[in-house]
Amino acid sequence: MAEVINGKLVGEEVVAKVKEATASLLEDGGAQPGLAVVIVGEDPASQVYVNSKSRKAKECGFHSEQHTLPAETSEADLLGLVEKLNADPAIHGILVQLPLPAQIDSAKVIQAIAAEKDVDGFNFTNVGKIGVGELDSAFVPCTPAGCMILVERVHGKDLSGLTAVVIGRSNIVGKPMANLLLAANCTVTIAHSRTRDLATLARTADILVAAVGRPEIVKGDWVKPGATVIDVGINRVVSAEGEKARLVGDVAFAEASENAGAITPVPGGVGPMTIAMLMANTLASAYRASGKPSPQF
Ligand SMILES: Nc1nc2c(c(=O)[nH]1)N[C@@H](CN(C=O)c1ccc(C(=O)N[C@@H](CCC(=O)O)C(=O)O)cc1)CN2
Repeated sequence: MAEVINGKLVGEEVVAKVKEATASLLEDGGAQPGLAVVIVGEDPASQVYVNSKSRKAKECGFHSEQHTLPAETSEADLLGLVEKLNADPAIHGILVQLPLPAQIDSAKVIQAIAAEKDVDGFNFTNVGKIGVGELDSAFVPCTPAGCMILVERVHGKDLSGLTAVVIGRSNIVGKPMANLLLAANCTVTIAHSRTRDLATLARTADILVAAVGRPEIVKGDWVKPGATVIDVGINRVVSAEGEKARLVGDVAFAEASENAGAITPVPGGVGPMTIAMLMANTLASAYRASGKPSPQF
């Protein structure tokens, strides 16, 4: 039976370190870290995540701003707000919650965020740095960064020679996750919707990352005995008419736990790490702005 990797607990440990480092920065005369979170529209899940981010930022001792714009906001108006936040010296981190409404080009908005304030790590500059292994000066996207901490809790920092399979090739999880595993000397394969015989490929993995957005697609017999399974999925499913929606991952947790050596639950696994790493990235930005090397987590 697999060890359950407690992302909630690990996330709290990261946040505790961020709080300490924030206090230390302020004591040394550094600037109070400032995080601006922008949400456009009323997507209920996005509202949950944005509220969590703002609340956690305040808990860390940051200056925290939440900008809530109506669903019909124009792309030009959103870009105007981003420009204003780019220029605001009290703001060290900017994130625009995804997804955005259809009338707005998400890629254009993401690239408008100043690279040095792009605490989501989605900007070309940060993506490029990760692509070439320049991790120290880049912002690593929060979810992959959190996944790596959870993997290291199981395997330690040296992942040399381990086989990793990442299911999903999104720009915010799959691709950066594969780059981070490669930088840690894993042998990495990225699987996607065109991959043939996904189950056979998955069974080769010592580290299996599911980031595909399809509820419980990864079955128990896809998991190599003793493998580490990282479930990034956040799927709301209703089993029966009128039943309250429940949250499941991309992995069939119970059956996968029969084979896995370690596995993250949903909820309580990767999700809380996403929030925690956003705090760590914002702190790092404030340290850089104060001319100090940012702490490692
Ligand atoms: N600009 C961004 N947009 C989005 C990101 C992102 O990193 N940057 N990631 C996802 C959503 N996400 C953060 O925004 C996120 C998802 C889930 C959780 C989380 O803590 N989930 C809990 C359960 C709570 C729930 O989902 O009801 C858990 O898994 O335990 C945090 C952040 C898309 N958009």
